[in-house]
This record gives sequence, structure tokens and C-alpha cells, in this order.
Amino acid sequence: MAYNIGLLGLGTVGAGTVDILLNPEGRHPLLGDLNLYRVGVRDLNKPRAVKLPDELLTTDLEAIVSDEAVDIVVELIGGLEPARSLILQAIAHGKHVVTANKAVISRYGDEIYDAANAAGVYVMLEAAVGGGIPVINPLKQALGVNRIQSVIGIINGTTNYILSRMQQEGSDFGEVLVDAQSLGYAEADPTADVDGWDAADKIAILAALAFGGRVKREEVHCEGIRSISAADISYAQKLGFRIKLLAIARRDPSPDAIDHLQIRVHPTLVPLSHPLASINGVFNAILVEGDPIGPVMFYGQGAGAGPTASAVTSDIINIAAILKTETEPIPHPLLSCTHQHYCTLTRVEELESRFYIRLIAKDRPKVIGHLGMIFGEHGVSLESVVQIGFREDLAEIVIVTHETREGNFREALAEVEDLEEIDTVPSVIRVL
Ligand SMILES: NC(=O)C1=CN([C@@H]2O[C@H](COP(=O)(O)OP(=O)(O)OC[C@H]3O[C@@H](n4cnc5c(N)ncnc54)[C@H](OP(=O)(O)O)[C@@H]3O)[C@@H](O)[C@H]2O)C=CC1
Ligand SMILES: N[C@@H](CC=O)C(=O)O
Ligand code: NA
Repeated sequence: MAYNIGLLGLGTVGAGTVDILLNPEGRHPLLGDLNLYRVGVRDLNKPRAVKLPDELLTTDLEAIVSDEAVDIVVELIGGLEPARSLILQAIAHGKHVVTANKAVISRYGDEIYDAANAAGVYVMLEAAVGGGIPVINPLKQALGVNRIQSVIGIINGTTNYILSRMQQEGSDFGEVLVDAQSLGYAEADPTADVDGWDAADKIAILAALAFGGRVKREEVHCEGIRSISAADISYAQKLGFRIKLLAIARRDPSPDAIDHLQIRVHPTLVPLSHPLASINGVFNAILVEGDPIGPVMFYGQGAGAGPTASAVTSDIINIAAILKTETEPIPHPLLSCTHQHYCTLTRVEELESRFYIRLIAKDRPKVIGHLGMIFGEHGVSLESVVQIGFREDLAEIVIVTHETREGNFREALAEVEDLEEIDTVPSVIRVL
């Protein structure tokens, strides 16, 4: 029995997927049951990384998702529209869907999964988080019996690649971003990577699976890496940290916030001894803590044609396996998504973190005393204060706080910024 694949998109991931589908030797025998039936693109004349017969390609994507012969629609065009509408149309026509599109799923997952459940079809998304790393299906299946306490990850390959090269070579941000784009890691608009939105989409998806409730993507606090400078990377190194863009989801430990989740994305100083500190380049890693399993870490290539296509194709064969073994496919309880309620997210001011602050101050007596006093008045205790560099009559001061409520820290910082002796506050970064 052959299952017809309608592929939408033949860019980086689409071409990687075709490469696996057309070269099944030495891979799972179920690949032999798949037939690449139609491929939808925007521009028929564009040079392609894979060679396909002309008659397979079309610019009419709606015809693919409504074609009776298509069994599985694989959406790899990216972006919100027309991806969302095409996925919904595919579902309405009874097609199973595989997608790598975290932007669509994190924003319209409720609509898409409601439609899929009503139609009795699957929407699979292993490639949407962590690229080739199996993390979605393990959260649904192998870790499903655990009470998950936290999910902390480096889940954007582009920013990890940029930060790693800035760390290793002292390279310039813009120059490394161009390399990440040419290697196929970055989104069509790399703003989504650099400003943390891509990681926020992904942690919203992981949190929904880990904690069993829907997450409103717009409530996820998100900061990117544009403001990270070579100076911060170097000071962090001297203080025993690496700067990483972390995506964090955990249960709120406060007794006043039962059932609340803390979900956020921001650059973070990670202690060198922490397992996430040594994840470099396009590699991603996701550290999950559950009860009773304890810590589990998933590690691998989080972007790029081949690794992402591996996840896409594994979802396709999962669906093919179900189609092959079940005459009347019913939503498989470990593969479908059925949660209905929305999780409550803790406001960012209530979060507890340590902070790294780099200040440029006038080099005068009592400056450090004033800083200590202001932070102290807001209940923010300082772990270390180092006056590191001098520039004419200015001093560079690097402070690391103890764990503190973010709201208190922000109030203190606003007062510090108003001090006559403070020239600028170039960096404020949370510390893990
Ligand atoms: N690149 C990566 O490493 C990863 C990407 N992803 C996700 O995978 C998806 C695809 O990404 P990627 O392969 O990098 O994207 P690309 O930009 O490389 O490819 C997009 C493809 O979709 C086609 N396309 C886009 N819009 C339309 C449209 N309106 N009508 C018809 N065809 C269209 C393009 O056609 P044409 O070629 O003719 O322009 C192109 O073939 C995205 O959701 C992305 O977030 C997930 C994990 C990793
Ligand atoms: N642009 C993304 C691609 C995969 O999701 C990344 O850099 O991680
Ligand atoms: Na994955």
C-alpha cells in the first residue's frame, strides 16, 4: 500500500525531506510505502537543491490539500498565512498533517487541534521544536507518566550559533548572522530568531505538552540577543558563565500560584558547570526534570536541512504506520493532542532571578555605596560588585545580585539609572 504525500514547500527543510523520501535504502522499510505525489512551491523556475520531475511541482497549494489522492500533507512553507489556512483546509479534507511550523502551531494550535480531533486526523510536529532532536514525541510518550517540573532549553540554533561564534572568535554579530542564514539555520525573516520569538514559539509548544494545558503564545515573556555585546561575553567568561538564549518553562513554586507556569525566553548567564553551558553552534539541548525520572537531556542539531527533515520524515512514517495497521484510524491517545484548558502564566515581575548588570559610572567616591544602598532599600542583595575597567573619568562596574523578585529589581534599577553618577546601564542579563 502506498501513501501519497502532498508536500508544501521545497526550501531548506522541504528539500531535505525529499532527499530522505527518495533515498530510502538502509532506512526504515515504511519509507518504501511513501509516494511523493505533489510538491507545492511559490516559484516554479527557482533552482532547487533536489531534482524532481517538472510535473510534480505546482504553485497551486490549495489543489494539493484538497486532492482526494493525497493522504498526508507535509507543510514546510513556514510563516502564518497561507500556512494556517492550508493546514485547516487539509484537515477539513481528511488529510493527516505533518508540519515544522512552530509559529503557526504556537499561535493557532488550539484551532488546528480542535479541527484535527473533530476530523479524526493527526497533526504531527516533531520538527517544530529542536529540529532533528526527538523531544515532542518523547514528551507525549516516553515521559508521559512523569510530573514535569521544568523544561529548560537552548532551542534556537541560529542564536546559539551566533553566540558561540561571538564567544569563540570575538566575531561581530551581523557577520555571523549572515553565515547562519547561508547555512539554512535562520528563519526567512531572521528577526524571529534574533529577537527570541522562534524560541518563544517553541517553549510555548513544549510547555503545553509538558504541563498538559494550552499556552497563550502572546503571554510568553521574550527577549532576544541583539543587545549582547562582546564586553558582556568577556565579563561573563571571567565570572565563570557563558551567555545563552534560554527558554524556560517551570511550575511556579509559590504557594500563592498553584497551577501557574513560569514561561520565558531571554539571554541568560549560565554557570560553566551547568550542562547547557557547553552546548555550542547550531546544536540545541533541552533539559527536562520530571518526577520520578529526574533530569533528562535531549541534545542534537536544532536546525538545518538534514536534521530537520529527519524529524519530519519520522512523523510521516508514524502516520503511515497507523494507516497501515488500523482500518478505521481513531485518534491515538499518545499521538493526538486533546487538552482544552489554558494554563495561567506568572507575570514577569513576580519571577525570582539573579541579575548581572553592567554600568558605566563616573569614577567618584561613594558610587558603589550608593548603588548598594538603592538595591538594599528594594530588598535586592548583591552577591558581587566589581569595578573592572576605566575610560577617561568613567568606571565600568559589573554587579551580580542574589536571587530577587524581578519587580523589586526593576524598581531599584530605575532609581539607579536616575543617579547623577550613572552614565549608562548597557546591560542587564538574568543569571541561572
Ligand atoms: N530551516 C531550518 O533549519 C528549520 C526550519 N523549520 C521550519 O520549517 C519550515 C520551512 O523552513 P525552511 O525550509 O527553512 O524555509 P524556506 O524559506 O527555505 O522554504 C520555504 C518553501 O516554501 C515555499 N513557499 C513559501 N511560501 C509559499 C507560498 N505562499 N506559496 C507557495 N510556496 C511557498 C517556498 O517556495 P519557493 O522555493 O518557490 O520560494 C520554499 O520552497 C518553517 O516553518 C520553519 O520554521 C523548523 C526547523 C528547522
Ligand atoms: N531558525 C530556527 C530553525 C529551527 O527551528 C533555528 O535557528 O533554530
Ligand atoms: Na524535534
